[in-house]
Amino acid sequence: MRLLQCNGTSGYHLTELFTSDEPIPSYAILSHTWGAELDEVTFDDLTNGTGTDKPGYEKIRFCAEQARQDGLDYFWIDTCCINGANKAELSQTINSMFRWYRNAARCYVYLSDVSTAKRDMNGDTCEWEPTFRSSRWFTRGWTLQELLAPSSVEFFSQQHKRLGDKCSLRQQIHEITAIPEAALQGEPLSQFSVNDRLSWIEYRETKLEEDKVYSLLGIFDVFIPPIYNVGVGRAFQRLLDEIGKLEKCTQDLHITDPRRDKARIEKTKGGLLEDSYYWILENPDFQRWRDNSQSRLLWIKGDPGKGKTMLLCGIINELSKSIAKTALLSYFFCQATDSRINNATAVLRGLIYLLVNQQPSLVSHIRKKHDQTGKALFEDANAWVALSEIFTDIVQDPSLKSIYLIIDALDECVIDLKKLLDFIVQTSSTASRVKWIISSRNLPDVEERLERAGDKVRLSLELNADSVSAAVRSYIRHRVSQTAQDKKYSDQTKHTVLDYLYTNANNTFLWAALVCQNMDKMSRFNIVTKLKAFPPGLNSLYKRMIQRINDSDDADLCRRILAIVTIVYRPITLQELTSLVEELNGMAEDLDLVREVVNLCGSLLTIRDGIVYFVHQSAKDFLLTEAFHVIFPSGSETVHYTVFFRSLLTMSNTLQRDMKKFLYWLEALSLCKSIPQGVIAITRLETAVEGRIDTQTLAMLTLEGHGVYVYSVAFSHDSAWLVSGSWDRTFKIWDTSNGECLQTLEGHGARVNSVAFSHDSAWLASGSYDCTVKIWDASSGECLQTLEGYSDSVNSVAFSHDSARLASGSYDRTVKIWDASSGECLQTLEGHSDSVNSVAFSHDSARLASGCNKFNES
Ligand SMILES: Nc1ncnc2c1ncn2[C@@H]1O[C@H](COP(=O)(O)OP(=O)(O)OP(=O)(O)O)[C@@H](O)[C@H]1O
Repeated sequence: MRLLQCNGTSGYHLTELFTSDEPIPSYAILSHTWGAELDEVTFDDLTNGTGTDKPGYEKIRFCAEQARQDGLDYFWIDTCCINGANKAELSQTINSMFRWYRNAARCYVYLSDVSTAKRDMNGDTCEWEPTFRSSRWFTRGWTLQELLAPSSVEFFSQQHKRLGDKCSLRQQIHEITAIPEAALQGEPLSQFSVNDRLSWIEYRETKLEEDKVYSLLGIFDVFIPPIYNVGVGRAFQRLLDEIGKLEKCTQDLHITDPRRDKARIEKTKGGLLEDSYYWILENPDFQRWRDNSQSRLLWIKGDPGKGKTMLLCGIINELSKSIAKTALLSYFFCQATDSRINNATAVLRGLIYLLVNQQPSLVSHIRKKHDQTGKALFEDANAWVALSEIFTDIVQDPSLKSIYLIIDALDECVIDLKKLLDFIVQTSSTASRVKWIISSRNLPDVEERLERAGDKVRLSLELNADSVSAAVRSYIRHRVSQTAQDKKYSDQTKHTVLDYLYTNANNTFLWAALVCQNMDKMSRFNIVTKLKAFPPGLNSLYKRMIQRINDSDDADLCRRILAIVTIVYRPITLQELTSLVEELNGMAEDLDLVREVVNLCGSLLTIRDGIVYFVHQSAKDFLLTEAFHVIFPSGSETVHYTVFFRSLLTMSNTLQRDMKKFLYWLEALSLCKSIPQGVIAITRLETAVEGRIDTQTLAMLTLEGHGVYVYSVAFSHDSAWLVSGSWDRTFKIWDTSNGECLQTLEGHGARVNSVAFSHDSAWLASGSYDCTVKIWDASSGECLQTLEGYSDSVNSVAFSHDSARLASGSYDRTVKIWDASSGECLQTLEGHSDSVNSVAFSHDSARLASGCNKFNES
């Protein structure tokens, strides 16, 4: 970027180009519509000292003067700050302009066709608004990003009179442009759908037709080098391709949306109360972290139920309001009981996901790796290494100013917590633009690891007892007022209840929350006496709950349910519970009854959407420690055995016998998290054999021999043969009656992606990653033809039903139709915007269908 710098009081000169790592001083930026080419002051004019008599010079003078008034020494104007003769600079500028407008301290819109000096016949000044509404500025392509990118946009008339800013004129601008007010207010543009954003440019014009597309690059936060003279259609296609790749990458990255987790957590915890977290904003430790650039890691620690999670929700809300527009904020909530979000890789995926969501251009750091490996990048054994590298690249991205990262409940990150802690410690000391807040219980493990972090701030909730106590009181006040109103407590009762809760909460939100929750279920009669049965202290409260269960008529059943819910790997559904608890067996059809039974366990458990959860992680911890002998009188092994035994029983009651291989397969599928694909495969198999073979006699054959991935299989039309194409560059023909391998055909230079028999089973076709298609004699295995012409991998081959033609689809986005006898390429079909993954002829061979890698395109 090159700026104009004011000299003294009147002149200005062009600075040198700023390199990407040089800090750019605060600057103003001009937005305007171009006049006739010869009227505008150019880069050459400025370097040669000419152009001062051009009409366009007025705009420079205006911008310089306005910047000076706003205390800015630098400004930027597109007519003269870009050296258009330098093609590389021009391309770089087109891809950077959105950012330059966004980072400008002020953006002045100079409306040369809006006058504030006009007078009507009586000599009164005319209203400027009608001309404002019809100004040319709202019809041009490039001014769209100039309106959307900067946070401060001010509008000026021809006479340099200030008309208002984007905020005060928002309603009018919305009516003129149909752009939603939220977008004008600075809501990240990535939150608007692709179609919505495309519609904003629809009625705008640019001088070069392709610029209608290139002026959108910043709005979609994608980078493509501008190419001209290709037509607007081709340019649009390039943009859409790029957006498609970006979307695929973010979809693969997604494991959870931390914004949704936050909303869910707040809702299930009864809603966030501002009064109960505001204290943190005044806290000196928090302020030191916020205001001191050296202090980059804040660790909030406290015992269970002290309100850490809700405090972090509050901090996120406050930071999102107060941090600079250019800063990014990302966060993650660990939850031990949810296997999606209880491990270190999930934390990095979630953090990166939110960062990319705010600034899609950061996807480039992921795409370097993702383009080669796809979704496996985030899931295979090397996922942690890949994600930590990507994360490190992102935080070093020169376009980023500051990044705030928040992770709640590190103690609930049950897989690879140490790796994660070491990573946080390392990034907090090396990445100076990143500020972390993490929270955990008072755990020695975490303490020991974090000890190594340089300038960290430790904020202990126990050491801030006064603030936490006031916050808990305000929470109690709120809850009791609500209950008192609903249950019509007298003032006297309300005060006694408040008093009891204030005195016994011991600065623990959770205790107050649990007691209030019980209070809500009690009648007003004798409430004070009932309340006093709840002892102070969280563990005493849990003890009392267990005591009540022990004293009840259903003690055995409740203890069994609690034991099972405590040891299972993930929260189970009511339905699953009916299989695991003998007494509930047969109740699967009456889940309301099961719900009633679970409710007998008091406030320790809670049911949401048919799933049984602990009311809080600390309740589970309590059962596993202090109440262990109550709910596991014969040890936890017996309960594990019961779960195992009852699961087997359920399987043997519902599944067919003699299905060993099938069970292995299911197990493998479940380990790969691919059960849905299995279900689809089974349904297909069922349809295939229906009516043809007696299912009882269906024999299962396992054909082994390739040793590595098999990419494609196909039966001959009489089902006597099966062909399989593999990564090992070969394909094999098998006898389907006994599973014997009849032939191994070699000849391709890379993996065989697709195989197909001709209808009469005389020929075999194969499409390979080596960009060729081959036709073989199916009986002798001789290669009859090698069809060339593709520039990329061949993904799919199919014969027409009369075997006269062969179709093939390729990664190079084309489909080719060949004469199967001569090997001549009859047609090359174009039109897909991404790899063609599949081709098929209709039964009468009159039509051909092709499926594409692009979502929904076929
Ligand atoms: N600011 C708040 N607004 C509303 N409710 C709150 C607030 N702070 C705490 N609570 C209540 O207190 C309960 C416990 O708080 P929270 O879950 O945040 O504690 P925690 O310290 O994160 O516990 P743990 O470490 O055991 O996970 C919440 O379920 C909620 O009911």
